Amino acid sequence: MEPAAAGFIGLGLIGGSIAKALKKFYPQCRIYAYDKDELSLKKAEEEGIVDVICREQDAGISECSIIFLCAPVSANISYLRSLKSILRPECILTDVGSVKGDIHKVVKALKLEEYFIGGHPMAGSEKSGYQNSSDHLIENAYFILTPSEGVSLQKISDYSELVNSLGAIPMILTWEEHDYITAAISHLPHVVASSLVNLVEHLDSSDEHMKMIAAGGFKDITRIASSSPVMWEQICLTNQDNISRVLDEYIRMIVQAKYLIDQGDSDGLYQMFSNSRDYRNSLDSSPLGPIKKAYILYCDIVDETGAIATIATTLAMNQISIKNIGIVHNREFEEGVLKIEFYQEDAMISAAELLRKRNYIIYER
Ligand SMILES: NC(=O)c1ccc[n+]([C@@H]2O[C@H](COP(=O)([O-])OP(=O)(O)OC[C@H]3O[C@@H](n4cnc5c(N)ncnc54)[C@H](O)[C@@H]3O)[C@@H](O)[C@H]2O)c1
Ligand SMILES: O=C(O)C(=O)C[C@]1(C(=O)O)C=C[C@@H](O)C=C1
Repeated sequence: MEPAAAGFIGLGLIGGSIAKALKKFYPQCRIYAYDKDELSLKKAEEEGIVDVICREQDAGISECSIIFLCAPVSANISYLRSLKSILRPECILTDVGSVKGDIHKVVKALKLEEYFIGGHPMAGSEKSGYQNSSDHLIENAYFILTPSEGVSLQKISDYSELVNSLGAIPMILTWEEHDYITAAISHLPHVVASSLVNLVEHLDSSDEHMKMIAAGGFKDITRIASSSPVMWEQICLTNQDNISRVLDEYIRMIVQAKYLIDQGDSDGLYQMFSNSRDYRNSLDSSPLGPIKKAYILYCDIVDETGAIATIATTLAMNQISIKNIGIVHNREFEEGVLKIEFYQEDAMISAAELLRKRNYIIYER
């Protein structure tokens, strides 16, 4: 599917990232967008990402062969009724919401099933807004599709192909499977991170020593506690039953961990940490289908003119070829870091050694 025109309602972190990826891979694709934040739309137009700025409920969006709803979950649902009267038969209507049940139910009630395929890129950030979007946010990420019962196979395969061509990995699930799985691997972790941060604030003394010395462990497990409260409030309220169900299981495990600690059960504690270490370590080596392995290093650099050039020259002088280099401000890193991609593993290992010798801080992921 080569979309001639794509529409966006909501052009924040995810909408902006998909629009940028579309423009990168299909420069001729005309992008129509509406967002209640006019400044973001203006910026996107100036950057050449948006071709047509739409008004709210603009019938012009019916020109598009695919329309992405990328506002918060309940706002996406509120647009379905007005879109119904303007959709062309060949249009694919999709969303990127983190919860799928509610929107599928309204799609069914409004008889929009022939158009609708739910979508959810499993990539994101604790940052929000168009200004934090990037053309590679969804690269190599699973992109879940939850087709409606009444949508044609042709539309499902066109949308899968499009997702694939943007560098993401399409995976088809029912919305019920989606909402249960994401409750465990995305929604519960956000609830845990948020309550952990609130706990430490509550336990800390007035001199705030806990806050002051909190190091890698606390920061790693709580990065996502900085995410948008509006978005997470909506996710919790629209996937209530599933989150509550996995939260029950989690509470049971926490109580079990407390019991092991109270009992001084060294075997039990060892088993708990050893099991989690093995499972966590297996995440990165799980098969990633058609994606080629990427050889990437991340390097902390001082943000000043010439810093990137110094590294590139150092590597070139040691016959190490770089495939790609650039600053990233996404997911894992609080501040921007330099991402360097190599063609081969050997080159990545030699580069890491060389840069560490020169006192650069290197992260391998
Ligand atoms: N942030 C993530 O990590 C992530 C990942 C995958 C999916 N999602 C889902 O993507 C959707 C958007 O999240 P985001 O992270 O891009 O949020 P965001 O805040 O960066 O972007 C949302 C955009 O929608 C606009 N908006 C809000 N209400 C609107 C309305 N009524 N009409 C039109 N525009 C409106 C906002 O101005 C903003 O530009 C959510 O449904 C979220 O569940 C988020
Ligand atoms: O990386 C992050 O900051 C995210 O929280 C991304 C994340 C997640 O992994 O839970 C958040 C919500 C989504 O719907 C999909 C992805």
